[in-house]
Amino acid sequence: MLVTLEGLDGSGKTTVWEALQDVYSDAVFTREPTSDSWYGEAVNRAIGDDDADPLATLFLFTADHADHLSRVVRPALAEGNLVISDRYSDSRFAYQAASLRDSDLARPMEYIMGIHAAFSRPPDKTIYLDVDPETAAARSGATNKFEQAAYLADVRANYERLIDSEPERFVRIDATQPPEDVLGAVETALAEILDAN
Ligand SMILES: Nc1ncnc2c1ncn2[C@@H]1O[C@H](COP(=O)(O)OP(=O)(O)OP(=O)(O)O)[C@@H](O)[C@H]1O
Ligand SMILES: Cc1cn([C@H]2C[C@H](O)[C@@H](COP(=O)(O)O)O2)c(=O)[nH]c1=O
Repeated sequence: MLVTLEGLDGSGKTTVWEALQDVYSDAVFTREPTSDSWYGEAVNRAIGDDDADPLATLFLFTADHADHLSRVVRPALAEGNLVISDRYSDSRFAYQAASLRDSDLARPMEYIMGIHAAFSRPPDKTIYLDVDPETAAARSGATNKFEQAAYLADVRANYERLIDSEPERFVRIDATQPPEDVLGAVETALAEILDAN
């Protein structure tokens, strides 16, 4: 089973993802962008480059996803493991659709989803850590172009579209709560998800 953690920068995904590793010690914990491949390194260069072309950036993230799928996610699922990924395809649908909002693409999110449909493996469940853009930007330190409140407001609107279109896949958690309460809510949600499968 593939469970993903999604949300704005600073929503607390990585804090939760690290804490879950103590509870689900048999699961495979992974993340996007990947941190152990040259594809991930290329993505991180694009994140740090204010002038990086948004369409080229989409394809770098998507290349990293393809490598992540073939090297980590599909083999782990084939062996029957629970896979928990800190960010996954919804990050592309939310972030790159916001970056490409004013591009020549008529419907950026649909375009990005179409690229993924040809080869990706959708998550079974997605835990969405919901936080307002101002809190997200403040927590993340607003150190790069993605961590700005105005941009994150567009990203959040895109996440809302995704949740509206697939409400059964998403579990929304109020991520403005203290960290221990967020973790407790995620653990409860994950236990229910696993019980139902
Ligand atoms: N519930 C919370 N309340 C207050 N601060 C929090 C909470 N969760 C995490 N933080 C703090 O916010 C910062 C960002 O947390 P974290 O790295 O887990 O977020 P993230 O969603 O993984 O961000 P990014 O996507 O940018 O990597 C850290 O300093 C962390 O300690
Ligand atoms: C996977 C993915 C990520 N991003 C953005 C979101 C963050 O601002 C950075 C890095 O992610 P991290 O969780 O802070 O390490 O990249 C994106 O725009 N598109 C994606 O597909």
